[in-house]
Amino acid sequence: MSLLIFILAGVVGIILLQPFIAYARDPHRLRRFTSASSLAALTPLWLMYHNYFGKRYIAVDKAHKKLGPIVRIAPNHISFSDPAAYKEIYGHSTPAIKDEWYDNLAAGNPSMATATDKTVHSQKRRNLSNVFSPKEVVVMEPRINILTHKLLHALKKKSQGEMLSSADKYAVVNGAFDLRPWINMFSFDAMGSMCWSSDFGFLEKGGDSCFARTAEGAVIPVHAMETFHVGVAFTTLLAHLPLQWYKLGRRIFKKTWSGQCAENFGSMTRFKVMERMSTPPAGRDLFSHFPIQATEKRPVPMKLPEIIVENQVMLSAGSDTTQSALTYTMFLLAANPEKQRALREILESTLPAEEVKGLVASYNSLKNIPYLKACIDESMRLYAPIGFGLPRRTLGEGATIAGHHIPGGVTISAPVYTIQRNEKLFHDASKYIPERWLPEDSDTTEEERRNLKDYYLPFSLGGRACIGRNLAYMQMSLVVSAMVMAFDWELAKPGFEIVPKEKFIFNSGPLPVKARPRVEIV
Ligand code: HEM
Repeated sequence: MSLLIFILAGVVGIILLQPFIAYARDPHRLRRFTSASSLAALTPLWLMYHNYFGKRYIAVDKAHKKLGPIVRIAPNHISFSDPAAYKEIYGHSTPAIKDEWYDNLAAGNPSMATATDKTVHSQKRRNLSNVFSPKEVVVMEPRINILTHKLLHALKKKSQGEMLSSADKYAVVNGAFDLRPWINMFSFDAMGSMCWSSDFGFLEKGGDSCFARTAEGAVIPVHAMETFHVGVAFTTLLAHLPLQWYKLGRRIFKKTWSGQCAENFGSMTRFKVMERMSTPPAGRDLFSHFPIQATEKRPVPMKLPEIIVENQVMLSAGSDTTQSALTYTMFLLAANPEKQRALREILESTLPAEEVKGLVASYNSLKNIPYLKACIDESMRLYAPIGFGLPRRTLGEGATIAGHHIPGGVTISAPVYTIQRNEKLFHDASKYIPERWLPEDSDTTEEERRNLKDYYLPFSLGGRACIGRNLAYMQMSLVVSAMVMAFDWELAKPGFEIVPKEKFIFNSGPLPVKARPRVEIV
């Protein structure tokens, strides 16, 4: 017995000592960099703790402000807040690849977004390039137009204190309601419609219940928003652990609510993909470009697990980012009535009269209105939908970042939240000033204009930059302009501050607002 206790104590001792041994050995010479805390130098728990509470962005930001532009935020992870380092880490000529964190997220079935191997990624990007071609923005616009009308209709009901159906659980209290779930339901419906010609019907019923098909073929009811947000928070948190621990964690927590949500989001996509494959629509949608049939040029068609994971990425990368950008933009416009009025006046005086009357204008007209883009870009500068330092891994000989040689096998990143709020790059960097984006603005220097070009990075840079940005701008332009022309927006409580809750995406807490219809909305 005492021998068993002795052995067990030895094993526990070795596990506990291991971080200290690794720290002392310091194979990558990372002790030369200041640590965000002593815990950060020893275990990934410092980062995971802040990730768990949705506050990683602010913890890393504070660490840089206190300790300088290079900070060790995990035993093998160095964060760089020097703006020039961003290009070195993510630009086209970067020697780094996506970190093992993405391998964990991929769980053995990589997508275009999670593939770490450069050859696998290029192959995937080539296979799916037609899905994201500029032509598709034009083809998809009518679907977004219809859904924007549905969003306006739902918001009209909420502004009048009404419920959409028995599925609508979003109460209106003293004339105020939470705008966030409505934008989120729009973004799910938008991706459903564009990807598979079948939206989820969320905006019509005012609720997010839908179906998921498990890997075993069972069809189960789920709530899309909760499934996605809880599932993503769970996987992105666990993915900080080394691969074996990650796998163990997934197994241990499989039956918990978070583990189930992580599984169910994949199952939601499986349901939609199977439905789309069994009943192809008459018209073209994004799925039409998936290489699911053998052709002369591509004799081996894409297999079902890959089809599902690529569609899952489109649903997650495409809906939650847009949702986040739209929520913060509407928050900032409601909090800054003078900017809201200026945008409305510009829209109504610039757009053709019939487009103003119709409320949902054409992207062709909207993309020529710089102030609209300025309002959206300034919101994404302050609240980038993906604001944390996306982890990359140095290879072989390593890389020189911000003048420091980083050996191969080290995780490096640069936090967009911190860079985009850098006072040295942008005047009044924490303030919402869409005017800084306009060429005629006299408060913006030539240097700041260059910085806006070089260090505005919500879509990242290089070979792994966002492939869906054109689709995103089309959606955001239609929705923001329609909401501003249709309603006067006001925060439910003056001075209310939105509370960011970062998961993978820079989500937020509730956004209680009051909306006064300005015109007849049908
Ligand atoms: C405001 C909206 C959006 C923002 C801010 C945004 C931002 C980003 C960022 C920062 C990345 C790089 C992620 C990384 O390195 O891990 C990315 C990648 C990606 N995004 Fe977006 N995105 C948006 C909308 C969309 C939409 C609408 C779609 C699809 C319809 C989409 C599809 C993708 C895909 C497939 C990738 C992976 C690209 C690759 O690795 O080659 N995104 N996005």
